[in-house]
Amino acid sequence: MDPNQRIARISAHLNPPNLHNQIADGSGLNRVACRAKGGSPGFKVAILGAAGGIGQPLAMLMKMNPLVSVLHLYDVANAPGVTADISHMDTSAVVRGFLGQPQLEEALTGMDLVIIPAGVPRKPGMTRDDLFNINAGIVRTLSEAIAKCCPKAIVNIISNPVNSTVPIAAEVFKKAGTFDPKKLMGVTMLDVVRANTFVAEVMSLDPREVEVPVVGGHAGVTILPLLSQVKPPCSFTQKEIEYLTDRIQNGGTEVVEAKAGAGSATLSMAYAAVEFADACLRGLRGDANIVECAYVASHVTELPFFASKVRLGRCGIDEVYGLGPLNEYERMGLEKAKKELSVSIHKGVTFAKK
Ligand SMILES: NC(=O)C1=CN([C@@H]2O[C@H](COP(=O)(O)OP(=O)(O)OC[C@H]3O[C@@H](n4cnc5c(N)ncnc54)[C@H](O)[C@@H]3O)[C@@H](O)[C@H]2O)C=CC1
Ligand SMILES: O=C([O-])CC(=O)C(=O)O
Repeated sequence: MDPNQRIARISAHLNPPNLHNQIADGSGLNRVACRAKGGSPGFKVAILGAAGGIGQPLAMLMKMNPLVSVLHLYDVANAPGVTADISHMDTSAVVRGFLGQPQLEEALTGMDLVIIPAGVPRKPGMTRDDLFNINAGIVRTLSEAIAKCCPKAIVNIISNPVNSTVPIAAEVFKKAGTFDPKKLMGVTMLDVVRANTFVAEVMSLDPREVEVPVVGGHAGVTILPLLSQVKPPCSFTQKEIEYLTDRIQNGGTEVVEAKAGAGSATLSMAYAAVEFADACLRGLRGDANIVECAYVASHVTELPFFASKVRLGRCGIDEVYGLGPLNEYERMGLEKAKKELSVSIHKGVTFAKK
């Protein structure tokens, strides 16, 4: 390459004309076009809130996922830096950054999966519901853009309060005529990840071999671990059940307090979000028997949304599983969970209908 071309190329790299990592090389091609022409198989994934505490490690882990061919990183701040940084990883996904509302539609167009960790996190003393006033509006705006630009995408909602933000997104999609209950999922995977870890600690097991179904929702008593259904089968004392239930329900608060004002779980959340997103992508690819817990539109109880095991497939959720046999302790927990969930769902729906 002649030196002038090389200098132009380096300078384009350091001062990209836009955020899309497209570097002019004088040939009329750019890196993105070259990759696209290569026809790399895989799915297109957007992360909304990609520059945040969850968004950054989530973006890094999704860039490492071989099922992802294109990764769009959208945020209202710092998207260029995160995009430049992650785009240097030598994995196959092509990364593009999008900054602020004017670029939101471009970020979403053509996506197969949209993951939303946008919004404010808790500080000590707050409940997840205290985030409603800010995050409800953020999720509504982002959902409106999804309905317009990628109405068939699977949507994974992480932003809290999940118990209300998922009903908000559903209501926005209904208004737009695009609601498909198979495609909208609140991410409750961190509750499962924590439950597996804490049960493994108590029982001296390898956490990778433990499976705890966690149903209900994603806040306090709505988080209902079904310890009677743990795999491998475990027999717990009542004291262990109470300790584990309390620790799983308050795992988020444990992290919020430990971070002492610097936010809530980000790294374990990114890990959990990637596990869940990967399951969605494997389902889309047609893999069989992909079962995870998620907060979804549901007929499992009288509530319109509920977290339970779901089977993921080519169209999103292929099947929502019932709760299975519950013991007396779990039945009491279920009643408490439903009472609180019903209020949170109603709050979300009312907000979105306004
Ligand atoms: N579902 C779950 O299990 C969990 C949920 N969360 C929730 O995830 C959310 C994000 O948490 P963190 O990443 O720690 O917060 P953070 O404050 O570190 O990051 C949030 C990001 O969202 C961006 N953002 C704000 N408004 C936006 C908009 N309108 N469009 C796009 N991006 C926007 C911010 O610029 C920031 O980069 C919080 O609501 C938190 O409560 C956190 C942990 C677990
Ligand atoms: O506790 C929070 O605010 C964040 C969260 O949802 C979790 O860590 O489970």
